[in-house]
Amino acid sequence: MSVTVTPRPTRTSVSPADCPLGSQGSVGIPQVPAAREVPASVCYAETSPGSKEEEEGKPAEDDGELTEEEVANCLYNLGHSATGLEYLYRSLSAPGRNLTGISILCNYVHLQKLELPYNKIQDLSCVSHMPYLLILDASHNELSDFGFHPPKNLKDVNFSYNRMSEMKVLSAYSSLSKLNLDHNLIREIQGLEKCSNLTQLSLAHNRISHISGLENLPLRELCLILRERNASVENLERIWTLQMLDLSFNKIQSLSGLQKLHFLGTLNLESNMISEIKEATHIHDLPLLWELNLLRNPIQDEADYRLAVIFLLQQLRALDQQGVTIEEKVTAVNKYDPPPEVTAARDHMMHLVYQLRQPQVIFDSTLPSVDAPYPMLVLSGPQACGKRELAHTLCQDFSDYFAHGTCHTTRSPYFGEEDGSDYHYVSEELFQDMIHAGKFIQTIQYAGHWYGLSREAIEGVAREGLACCVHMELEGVRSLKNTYFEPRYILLVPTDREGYSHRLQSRGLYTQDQINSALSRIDTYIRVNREHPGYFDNVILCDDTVEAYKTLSEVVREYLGLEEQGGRNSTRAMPENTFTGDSLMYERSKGCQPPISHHTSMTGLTDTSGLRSTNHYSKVQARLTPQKSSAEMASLQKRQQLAWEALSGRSPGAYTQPIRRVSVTAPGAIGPHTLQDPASLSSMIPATSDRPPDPGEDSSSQKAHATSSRSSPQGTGTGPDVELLDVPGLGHDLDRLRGQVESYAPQTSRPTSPGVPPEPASPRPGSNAKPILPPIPSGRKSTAQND
Ligand SMILES: Nc1ncnc2c1ncn2[C@@H]1O[C@H](COP(=O)(O)OP(=O)(O)OP(=O)(O)O)[C@@H](O)[C@H]1O
Repeated sequence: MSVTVTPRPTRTSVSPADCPLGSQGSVGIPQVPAAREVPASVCYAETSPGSKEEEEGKPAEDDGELTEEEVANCLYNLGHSATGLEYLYRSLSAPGRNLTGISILCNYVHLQKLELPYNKIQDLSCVSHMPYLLILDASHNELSDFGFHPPKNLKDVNFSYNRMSEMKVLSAYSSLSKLNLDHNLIREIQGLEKCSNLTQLSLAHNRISHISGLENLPLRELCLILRERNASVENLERIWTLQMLDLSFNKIQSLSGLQKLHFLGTLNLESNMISEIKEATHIHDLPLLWELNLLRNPIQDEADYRLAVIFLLQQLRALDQQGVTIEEKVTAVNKYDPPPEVTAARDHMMHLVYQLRQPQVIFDSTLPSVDAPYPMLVLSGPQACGKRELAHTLCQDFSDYFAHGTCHTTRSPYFGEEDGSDYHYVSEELFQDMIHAGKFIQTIQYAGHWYGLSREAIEGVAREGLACCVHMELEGVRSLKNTYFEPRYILLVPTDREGYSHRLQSRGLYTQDQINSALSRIDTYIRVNREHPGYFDNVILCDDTVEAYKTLSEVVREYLGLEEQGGRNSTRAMPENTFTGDSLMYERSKGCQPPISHHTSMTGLTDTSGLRSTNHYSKVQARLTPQKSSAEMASLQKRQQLAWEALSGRSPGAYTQPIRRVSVTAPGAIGPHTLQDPASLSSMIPATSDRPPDPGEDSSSQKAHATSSRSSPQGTGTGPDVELLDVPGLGHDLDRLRGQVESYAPQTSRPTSPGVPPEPASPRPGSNAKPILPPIPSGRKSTAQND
């Protein structure tokens, strides 16, 4: 808070000297005429005097003594006296006149404002005669002490740029609210104890080495420059009323001591020695801090300094004299404490991009129908809640439907764990290589280790014609929800915290911190489930693993449409037409909601809206999907046309291949669930007699050709994964295709002719009873390998 001398504005109004009342009537003594004698048109009040000498730069009298004539020129602000009885000039301004003596002012007892900067005054005793004085500016003089008996109402004193070496006891200055003592020779802060109204104090550029004597003052603004090299701000903590603190040009290294200044709004720390970002944590909890200046501190050289400080001090509106934007705040948060959704989106983006490095092939998990996503089951819940055991048991008991999708991890195997079954245990280096090679669908870092679900883990299961069952933490679920997969998510959550904690402890694998963290995550899971209805398709309490499994298998049977068949391990054929869905997703698309287990509706865990099996999230997404544009419609038509041509043998277009996948699909494996409306597919296949192959077309031209330009991006994770590739040796086989359509037609709701027996069931055991099975033929395995 150093003193700046602002040039006096050019005066356009009439000076008191020019006043029709003459200088005699303008002095601050009682000869002033009554107010009624002043013509209303003369407006002197609030005008600055700006004497002629000052305007013309005329030097003051040689002896430096203020004369009456000069006083007359320096008076301004005509108005009522403080008593209200007289009409007079209330202010005097005589800056830069080389004045040394101002004793004449003893007569001007009614002055309320006295400005005498830039003179050579050493004695201000005349001020003792001005009982109404409110504002005194005696900066840039030669004062060595206050030297006057303070007027009772004196509020604002500026003694900057003088020669004061000590502060006298200012207990008599009871009204003082603003005191500027910058640029003096003061060594110690003292004498202010009784200034109970002092709100603004400036003591910059003195010889003060430490902060003291400011306790209990109602200071709102404080400017301090200390002499001490290792200046600390510790003693400021008791001045809790501070709103503006200027500590610029010190050697401050730490901000410790400012954390209790809860009213602080502006903090100027320019040109100090603050070098570490972590210092900002000391002022992190100051809710009103909106302006901070750290210019010319070593901290500016820190990487991402600005974002880091903005992150730590999100209440800031200006940093280093530059406004803080919303974008900066969001960027800072996303950088240093990204919300889980952002982390998941980043994970998904990363794998999506890296997947482009993988051969673009038709995945084994790609189903012929865009509406039938590959069926997956994801068990989620806090660590060691039993989901891994449940997943394995489920895959064993429902081995005709599910297989375990084994994740990769960089942690080493626990006793009894099996590589390839529990996890694929890999080194950190290999894991990173796999990420960069685009092998993963999602990854997370948990408890210092990496975990990842690889594309191959899913494809390996899909290749067997089974649905994939995996277990993962919430972060993995978030990431997976960004992909085109549409699994059923089952939340397994313990409610008996003691039991859960005991289970964790008895494993003997985790530190207390890890156990506490796992315990705290129970609430996270419950909160997510409560706040995002439909996020999980089912919730199962897993305090008792046996009970949990019972419920889980019931839920799964309901998914599979096996609930009417009783036995847990049933692989018996489904009654025809009782479940027309071809996958979990189909059931979902019908809006079916498996009954909510009694577990899920238990106390306070969640409301039932959060437990619906229908994937609310997917529905909302679908609703938000905009209508198809004309370009998209045209593209669709074009694709249909291509498909038609390919089917009719006219062209061996890239669309041959996806269709051909159907042609090589084992009929039984496709089942009624493969295509929701076989009739529609049938209608796509021309009768051979209707549309014979073009005579000029040889068989080689019917080979499917994959071109990258025709590859669907969906296969890389953005949508239904239809990928195009070249499969040598596979030609059109419309007859086979038609045969398949016909073979599974009786299993669907398509009306059949009375008396016509249904086609024999697939030779694959149990295949006609698996509406959930993905329509991936067992023979597909070798095809994919060839690919
Ligand atoms: N790909 C993945 N994505 C997200 N989470 C995963 C993934 N793979 C494993 N996890 C989860 O990471 C957590 C730690 O797994 P880990 O196997 O090390 O612990 P655990 O004590 O054996 O837990 P659990 O018995 O629940 O599997 C588990 O909750 C596990 O389900």
